[in-house]
Amino acid sequence: MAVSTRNVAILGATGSIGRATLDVVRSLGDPWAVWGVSGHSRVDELGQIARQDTPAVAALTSDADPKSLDLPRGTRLLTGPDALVEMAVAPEVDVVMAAIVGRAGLESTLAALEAGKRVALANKEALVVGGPLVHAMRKNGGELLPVDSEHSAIFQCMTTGGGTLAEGKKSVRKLILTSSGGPFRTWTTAQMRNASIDDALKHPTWNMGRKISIDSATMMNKGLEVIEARWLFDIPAEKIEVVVHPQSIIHSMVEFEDGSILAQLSPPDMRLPIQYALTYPERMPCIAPPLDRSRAWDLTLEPVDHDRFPALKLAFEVARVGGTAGSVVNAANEQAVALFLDGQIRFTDIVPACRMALENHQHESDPTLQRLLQLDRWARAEVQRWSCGMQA
Ligand SMILES: NC(=O)C1=CN([C@@H]2O[C@H](COP(=O)(O)OP(=O)(O)OC[C@H]3O[C@@H](n4cnc5c(N)ncnc54)[C@H](OP(=O)(O)O)[C@@H]3O)[C@@H](O)[C@H]2O)C=CC1
Ligand SMILES: CC(=O)[C@@H](O)[C@H](O)COP(=O)(O)O
Ligand SMILES: [Mn+2]
Repeated sequence: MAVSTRNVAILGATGSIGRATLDVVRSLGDPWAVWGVSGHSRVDELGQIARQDTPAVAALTSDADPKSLDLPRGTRLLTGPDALVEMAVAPEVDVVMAAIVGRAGLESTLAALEAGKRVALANKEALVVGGPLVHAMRKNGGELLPVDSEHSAIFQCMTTGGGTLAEGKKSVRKLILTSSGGPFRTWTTAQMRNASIDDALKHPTWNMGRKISIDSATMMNKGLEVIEARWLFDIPAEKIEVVVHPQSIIHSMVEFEDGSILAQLSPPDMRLPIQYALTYPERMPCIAPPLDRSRAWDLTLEPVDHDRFPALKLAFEVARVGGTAGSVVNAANEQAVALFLDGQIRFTDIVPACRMALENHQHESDPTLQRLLQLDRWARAEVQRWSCGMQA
């Protein structure tokens, strides 16, 4: 019997998650196929990927000259502001890998869900911003499967034994997100004040894109993940906890009403959660290596130091109030991280910039998409102005 195709559209194929997804799809082989890929600034890489995987469609989302993109015959080029949405909703696509960084991935994620696709979601910012619209997003049968390692772990713990997420959720007492603690886990605030860009990019356990690496260093990544968990699992912020686990082997845990805690363990390699989001509910052999049990491992847990890492308190506030708060804090964070990476503000200015934007905005609990996008632009401008004031 012929097996039906499993066509994957990889939005953000040139990035860290995008490349890991290509590895996974290539290794799964037939019936899995790379149907579409997108890239933004890395035009040569996009061309290389297209020549290796011969997708039906390649999207170039930046203003870069498409003439420099060397595509194979048979690959159709998409450009312009609607290219990602066009790829995400194409009838041939079975699964959309949302691997764009930042708010830029929001519209295509929403469109894919509205078109009833399975969305493998790495792009946590899309949910942090668009979380209030999440129920509407799923109404046409679209499925949201977590790729973020913590959320994949929680999803796996809650659905273990083949139950549905809704069944697993009934008896949950706490979702316990683990954090590596980032490169500054043992640094004082004074040391962090003088942290260089290279210091902040040096993640102890994961090799990731620049923006998420800085987020891990401020622990805003964990904050965004708290908000992501709140929307993804439709669970109140009060039922979410964070614990520091420097080895990044326990990817997260779920505590049930009887006090039992389930955890998901594997070496830090995104190919496992990526594959699970694609093949769920099936488990298949994966190219990510399993945990080596022939050697000794220390698996340690520590409480979060909220004084040194104020991003978490801020994120819990956002997760509690919902509405427009996620859009504002996410945009402020994206802008502040970009300013830090550009050498214009200090590492320790990032979280205060987010706090300032959150406090200067008028909260609304039931925003439209247009309002969320408007506030995204407002918060970026607000942080930009704030940073100019600091330099004056
Ligand atoms: N890396 C990881 O291990 C993990 C990442 N995530 C999340 O996954 C997402 C991707 O992260 P990561 O792969 O590390 O990031 P990268 O920076 O490595 O890749 C980002 C991708 O998005 C594209 N992109 C950037 N800006 C735009 C834009 N304005 N419009 C369209 N496309 C754009 C990039 O294209 P180009 O490179 O061509 O410019 C690239 O393909 C993030 O939301 C991150 O938080 C979650 C868990 C783990
Ligand atoms: C791989 C992944 O999911 C990242 O989000 C990772 O968790 C980052 O590490 P931190 O725990 O340091 O934020
Ligand atoms: Mn994560």
